[in-house]
This record gives sequence, C-alpha cells and structure tokens, in this order.
Amino acid sequence: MKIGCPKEIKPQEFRVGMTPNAVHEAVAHGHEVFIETGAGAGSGFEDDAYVAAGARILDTAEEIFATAELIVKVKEPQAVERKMLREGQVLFTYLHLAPDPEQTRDLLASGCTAIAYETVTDDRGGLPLLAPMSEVAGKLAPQVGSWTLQKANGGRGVLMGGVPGVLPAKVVVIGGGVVGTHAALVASGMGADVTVLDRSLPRMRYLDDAFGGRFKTAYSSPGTTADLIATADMAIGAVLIPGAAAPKLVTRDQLSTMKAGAVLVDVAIDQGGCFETSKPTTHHDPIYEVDGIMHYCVANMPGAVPRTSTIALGNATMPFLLALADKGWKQACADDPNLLNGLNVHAGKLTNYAVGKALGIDVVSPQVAIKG
Ligand SMILES: NC(=O)C1=CN([C@@H]2O[C@H](COP(=O)(O)OP(=O)(O)OC[C@H]3O[C@@H](n4cnc5c(N)ncnc54)[C@H](O)[C@@H]3O)[C@@H](O)[C@H]2O)C=CC1
Ligand SMILES: CC(=O)C(=O)O
Ligand SMILES: [Mg+2]
Repeated sequence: MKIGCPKEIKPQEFRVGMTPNAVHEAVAHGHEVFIETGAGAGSGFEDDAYVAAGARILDTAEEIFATAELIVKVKEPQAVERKMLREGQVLFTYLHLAPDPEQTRDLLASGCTAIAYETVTDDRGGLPLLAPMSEVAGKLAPQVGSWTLQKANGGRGVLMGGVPGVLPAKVVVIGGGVVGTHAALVASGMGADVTVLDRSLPRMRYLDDAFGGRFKTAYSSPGTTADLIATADMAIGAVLIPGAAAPKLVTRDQLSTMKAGAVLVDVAIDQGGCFETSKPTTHHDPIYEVDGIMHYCVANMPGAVPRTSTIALGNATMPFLLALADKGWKQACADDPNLLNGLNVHAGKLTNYAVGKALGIDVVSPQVAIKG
C-alpha cells in the first residue's frame, strides 16, 4: 500500500505521524512510504533518516495527498488539508469531531474513510492511541499550570510546593483517568496538596491502592466540585466521555467563588473543554484571563515536547498502522473491533454515535459501514 505522511501544519505542532522506525517496519511489510520533506525535523528526525529507513521524500503536502492511499498524521486535518482528501482515501489521525462541526462537514463531503486515534479502544476499556498523549499532557499540566500561577503571568503568585512554614498550592484534578493520574503524580511530586475527582469508584479505589497517600480522591458531584474549586490555586480539567463533548463542570458564575489569580488548565479542551469559560488556545498564546481567573487551554499540549510525543505516539499506532496497510481498512476493522471503534467517517456517513449525538447528525453503525 502507498502510505503518506505530511508535515503537520497546525500552529506550533512539531510532532509527525511516522518515525523512521515506523517507516522501516512498513517497508519491511512491503509497503511504499512517502514523507513530506521536513515533516520529522521538529521531532529531531531529518529526511536522511527516513530515506535510510526506505521512504521516498516528496516536496509538498499536495504530492503526499495525491499519491497515498493511507494518510498518517497527528492532528486533525486543517481546512487546506481537508480539501486534498478524496473518496476512498483512508485518514488515520486524531480527529476530535464532537466539538468541530466544520471539520466533520468537510470530512463527510470528501468521501474519505477517517479513523480517529482517540476512539480506538483496547480490551480493557482503555484508549490505547489516546493514552500516550494523555500521559504527556497529564505530566505537562502541572508544569504549565505552575508557570501560569506565577505573578508575572497573571497568576496568584503561589509556589506549588510552598516552603518550610508556608503551605503548598492546592490542586484539584477533575477526572482521574490517564491525564488526571499523571497530572496528580507530577503535582504531588512538586509538593502540592492534590485532590483527584472522578465519578468511577473502581477507578478511585485503584488510585488509592496504587498511589495512596500521594494525593486524595473525592467523588465528583457538583457540590464537591464547587467546594474544592473555591479553595483551589489550580484546577486541571481531565474528564472524558469517549467521543463525546466534554461535560461542563465549572460554570462562569463559579469563577467568582475562586481565589483571584487561580489557574484553570483545561486539558479536555480538545473535546470542547470542561470549564464553561474555556476556549482553545495555542502554544504561541496559551493563556487568557476571565473574571480574574487564568485559563490555559492548549488543544495540542504534547506538541510542546514533540520528540517524546512522536516516539510515544508511534509506539502505540504501529500495530494498527501495519494492520490497516497489510489488510486494507475494511478487513483490518472487520478483524479487530477495537480498531473498528476508531471509524468515525466513511463515504459521506458519520459512524461514531457519540459524535453524532454531539453534532445532531445521523449515524450509520460502523459494522454496517464496513460492509458497504
Ligand atoms: N489538550 C491536549 O493536548 C490533550 C488532551 N487530552 C484530552 O484529555 C481528556 C482526558 O483524557 P484521558 O485521561 O486519556 O481519558 P480517560 O478516559 O483515561 O479518563 C477520563 C476520566 O474522566 C472521568 N470522568 C468522566 N466524567 C467525569 C465527571 N463528570 N467528573 C469527574 N470525572 C469524570 C472518567 O471516569 C475517567 O476516569 C480527553 O478529552 C483527551 O482527549 C489528551 C491528550 C492531550
Ligand atoms: C490527543 C491530542 O489531541 C493531542 O495529542 O494533540
Ligand atoms: Mg488535541
């Protein structure tokens, strides 16, 4: 199969969809791989490394999209990329369609088959292609939040770990999944006083067993969230209902109950955000203030550490990428219900129920779509 990997064009996005190692494996499986020149440079992979692994370098994204049957990316296709997608072409990348009606409309119009990393599942109910980036974003969240807490950046001027005789910062993490756990571990490692809120009792039991003492857990009800938010120096939004728009768990009215200069880091912004006042920002201009509360809402946080993120993402996508290329998308999805859960769009139809519900669009079941 002809596999193409264009350079990412989202602002300050330096990750790349395929590493030279991934190219090497795909070529060993008999596939042809086309990489846009410079695509890996931001992650420390120069064209030479791809050529040594067996890829051909093409000069433009147009050539990549025109040549490849399977396009492998990191971020959702931007408007100019969506225009280059065609019927029958397979797109394998993050999509986050629930909060993005324009992208959804364009993908449906293109006739392509789009498989979203973030809705591919595993046998234990996890999201194996979201997890590596959630690990990265979770670890980054207290780091960027503590920077935002600094006075010169608009924050309260509180040090995460305090000092002898001065209390540490209070951090509330809403959602104790992959992002939330990694955020809680780093925040507690920095010395903060951390509480994780979740609605899953089994998940909180696991967190307590595995990390007991390093942070506290509390059931995520509106009342508990309101109480904790009012005394927090930092809240990290890390909830997920797979495929769906994030629930709004802190309203604008609640900002007035918070301490001036407190910080909201909304990692769930790629699913629309879990704070009512969140709107997506970029690494170039990551923070803004509403009612005296600082917000950090970068939708591609792992792009800040592209070397780590590209390798971590490539490790996770590799088996799925090889299955898609070796068998073709229909057989690969028919053989693997977890990969089939990644199917969001096929031949002008939406195939993910959570996305359809969020956007009010009719859905064809993925099982039916692969027979079409
Ligand atoms: N901004 C960025 O760059 C990145 C964003 N993300 C996003 O971060 C979010 C979290 O991802 P993961 O941790 O991998 O998901 P996950 O599925 O591992 O964890 C989500 C957790 O939220 C909990 N939850 C659901 N509703 C809740 C509620 N009302 N209150 C409290 N907890 C609730 C679930 O029980 C689960 O434990 C997703 O939206 C994901 O797309 C992930 C990576 C990078
Ligand atoms: C998960 C995601 O959206 C990202 O890594 O950018
Ligand atoms: Mg994102």
